[in-house]
Order: sequence, then structure tokens, then C-alpha cells
Amino acid sequence: MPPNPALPPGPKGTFLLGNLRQFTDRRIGFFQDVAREYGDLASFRFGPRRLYLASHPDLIEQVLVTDARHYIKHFGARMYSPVLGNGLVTSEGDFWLRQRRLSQPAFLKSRVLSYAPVVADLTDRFLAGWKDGDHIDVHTAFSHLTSVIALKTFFGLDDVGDREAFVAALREAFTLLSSRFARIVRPPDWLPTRENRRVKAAIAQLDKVVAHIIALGKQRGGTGDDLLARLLAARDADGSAMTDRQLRDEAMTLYLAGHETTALTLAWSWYLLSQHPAAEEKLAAEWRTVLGGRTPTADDLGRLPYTDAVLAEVMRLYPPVYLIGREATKDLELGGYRVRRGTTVFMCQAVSHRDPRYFGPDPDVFRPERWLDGLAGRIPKYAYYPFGGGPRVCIGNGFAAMEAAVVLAAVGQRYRFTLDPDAVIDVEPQITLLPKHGIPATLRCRV
Ligand code: HEM
Repeated sequence: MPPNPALPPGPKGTFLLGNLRQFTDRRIGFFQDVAREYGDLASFRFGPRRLYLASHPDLIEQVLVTDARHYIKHFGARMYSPVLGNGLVTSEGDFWLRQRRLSQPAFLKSRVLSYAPVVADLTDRFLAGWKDGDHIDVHTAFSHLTSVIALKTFFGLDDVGDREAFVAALREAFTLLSSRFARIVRPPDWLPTRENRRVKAAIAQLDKVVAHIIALGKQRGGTGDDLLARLLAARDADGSAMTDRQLRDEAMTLYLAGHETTALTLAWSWYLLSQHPAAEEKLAAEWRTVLGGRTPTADDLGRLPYTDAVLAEVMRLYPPVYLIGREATKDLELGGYRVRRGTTVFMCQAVSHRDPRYFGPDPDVFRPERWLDGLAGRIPKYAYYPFGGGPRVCIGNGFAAMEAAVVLAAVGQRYRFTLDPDAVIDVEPQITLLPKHGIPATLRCRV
């Protein structure tokens, strides 16, 4: 049967903006309402731009896997290309494939597990600065730790000055670019507006800092254990290596894709555990039995089922990447409807992961036990997809799982977190799912 040429059902919007205001006001709430009211495939509009929301696992699989070659990343992802360049997250086609093949060996399971001792050591050092009764913002603290871990394991960077220069330059460039996302009209990049000049200066500064990091990597002769050393040594089938520009783009991409996402997993973990003492106690019991106070090693990682269940449940309720988008490169079919070339299809983990069809009558409840009896094998693959799927699945998912489990167990054996009684915990969905007002808490020593 030919696809229905009509649009899938969806909310009414205003003439000029479409549904953009509803989206910018509530983001996840907007997607939840759209899925609930209009079903597994809905449509809406941002200004002239036509968008779909796919909420059924089969439709998500069709976009991410079956029809993957006919989709590219959506317009929002392209907005960050001044920072990310042609790195793995933003590149397309043959170029992306070549880069993915060159990078993949650095993410082999055995390589990833070899970073566990570095993660453990940096976490121990980080904890040396903590004491019982300290008041912290959990999100800020774990962003700092995962940033230190990323800069060391990705680039071999220890120097505090280099680290701070990189983080500051990146923050400036990213804040400027993020503010462009929700605008329908923005001046073209070549126009010398005040904002464009600031973006240009911020990116020039960032490029300088990254060039320095890459030069340091080359000085070490590519012999280090970090990801950069592995990218420096990587050779294509024709023997060619990555150019400096490619190295810059991949370095930036890995850092950006790889540290805040893991920091959020940890921050939301401590928040949820602080609210669920029974789950926290079970976790502590698992660590006592398996680790007995030791910082976990790579060998321990397969022996911590409750830790894995907690992390799966945290990423179900608070998926660090809560939205994925793809743009059709030709007219396609999806769920019986036509997807015109240029249409963006969104898939929202924050909606899918709370779908009662797959997560039962309590989809909003934090219950790690639900993962212990084989739930992952019973639900469709794309009912739960914190790391995306298909050819563009997260290349760092094994790294993230290792890092989160090591840090959680290393920290959790020593400290608990008591949330401030007047804390307001709310989400701020930007590219990742941030806690809007942070997660203010007091540290309590476990021993
Ligand atoms: C809990 C932590 C993490 C989460 C939830 C996460 C999530 C994701 C998701 C959903 C995608 C797919 C985006 C799309 O399809 O448009 C992705 C892609 C990617 N992630 Fe992650 N990520 C995490 C950690 C990491 C780490 C640690 C690294 C690097 C070491 C990393 C590097 C990347 C890269 C390079 C891509 C692009 C892959 C490609 O398109 O070939 N991520 N991530």
C-alpha cells in the first residue's frame, strides 16, 4: 500500500511559529503530551520546519537501523559543527564511516577496561578532597571528576592549567552556540554581527588550546595509553592517518560527547539513591560482599548486577541524552505515513523510557529490581535506548558503563549524600538532561 500522503496527527500551532513556543517552554512535557494525545507517530512544526515524533520501538528501529542510510543527523546537531567540526557526532556518509572505522579499535572492550585503574585512581584522588559534613552540588562535583577523567584518558592531560584553559574555552564557545538553537531566524555565520564575532573568537581560542593538546600528544610520540595516542596511531586500509584537523574534531567530539553524559548519570544516581534508602542499602550490601571496601577493578565489573540495574534504571528515568533526531534525505515511509525529504524525525528517550506498555504500571517509579529478572530481553530493543542505536550507536557506551560503575562503587563505599531539605529538583533539558537548580547535598561518611 502506498504511504498515506497526509501528515500524521499532531497539535495545532500558531501560523508563524508552529509549535516552537510549546517546545521551548516545556520540551519533554511537550513531547510527552504529543505522544499521549496523538499516538506512536505524530507531527508538528517549528516555523516552516516539519517534524515528526516517533514513539513506538518498531518505528524507532526503522529510523535508526533499517532505514539509517536514508537519514542524516538533524538540524539541531548540525548547529554545533563550528565546535565539533567533522567529528563522529556530526559527520556523515563515507567520511563518517572512515572515521568510525579508524576510531573503533580504541573502544574495544579490552582497551576500555584497561582504563578502569586510571578511573579508580583519579576518583580516589578526587575523594581525598572530601570530608564528612561538606556541602556540595553533586552535579558540579561529578562534572569536574568526569572532566578530569576524560582529559586524562582521552588526551593524557594532567596539567591543571591546560585542563582549565580547555574547559573555559569550550564552555564559552558552547554557551554562545547553544543560545542559537531555539531561534527561527539567525544571521548567517559570515555576517560580522557582534554575536558571530564572539563565536568566531571563542572557537579560535578553543582551536589554539586543542592544537596544543594534540602537539603534546605528538611529542609523546603516540606511545601513551590515551585515546588520542590511539587515534594518532590509527591507519586506514590505504595506510593514511588522521589529519590534524580530523584529530582536533575527534578530540573535541569525544570530550563533549563523553564527559557530561557520564557526569549526569552519576549525579542523577546520587539524587535517586538519596530518595530511595532501601535501594541504596542493597547497593552498599553488594559492594560489601563483592568488593569489601576495595575500589573496583575491571574484573569486578561483571560481578555487580545490582549496580548495573541501578545504572540502567537511572538512565531510564533520566536519560542523559533524552532526544535523538534524524532528517530524511529522500521521501520515505514510516508507520504508514510519508516522510518527505527534509523532514526531521525525533525520538525521545524521556518519553519511550516511561512507556507503560513496556515498563508496566509504575513507569515513573525508581525500581532497579525491574532489571534483575531479564526485562531487557523481554522488551523490544528500542523501548530502552539510552545510547541510541544502529550504525550511529554511541561509540563510548562501554567506556561510560565502566566509568559509571567504577566511580559509583568507589564513591558509594565511602559516602552517602543527604539532599538539602529545601532542594528543588527539576530537569533542564538542553542537549543533555541537566538538573535545573543543581543537586545540593551534604556528604555523610559511610564508615
Ligand atoms: C552515559 C553516558 C553516555 C550516554 C547516555 C551517551 C549517549 C549517546 C547517544 C544517545 C548517542 C547517539 C546520538 C544519535 O544517534 O544522534 C551517542 C553518540 C556518541 N557518543 Fe555517547 N553517550 C555516553 C557516553 C559517551 C562516552 C563516554 C563517549 C566517548 C568516550 C561517547 C562518545 C560518543 C560519540 C563519538 C558518538 C557519535 C557516534 C557516531 O555517530 O558514530 N559517548 N552517545
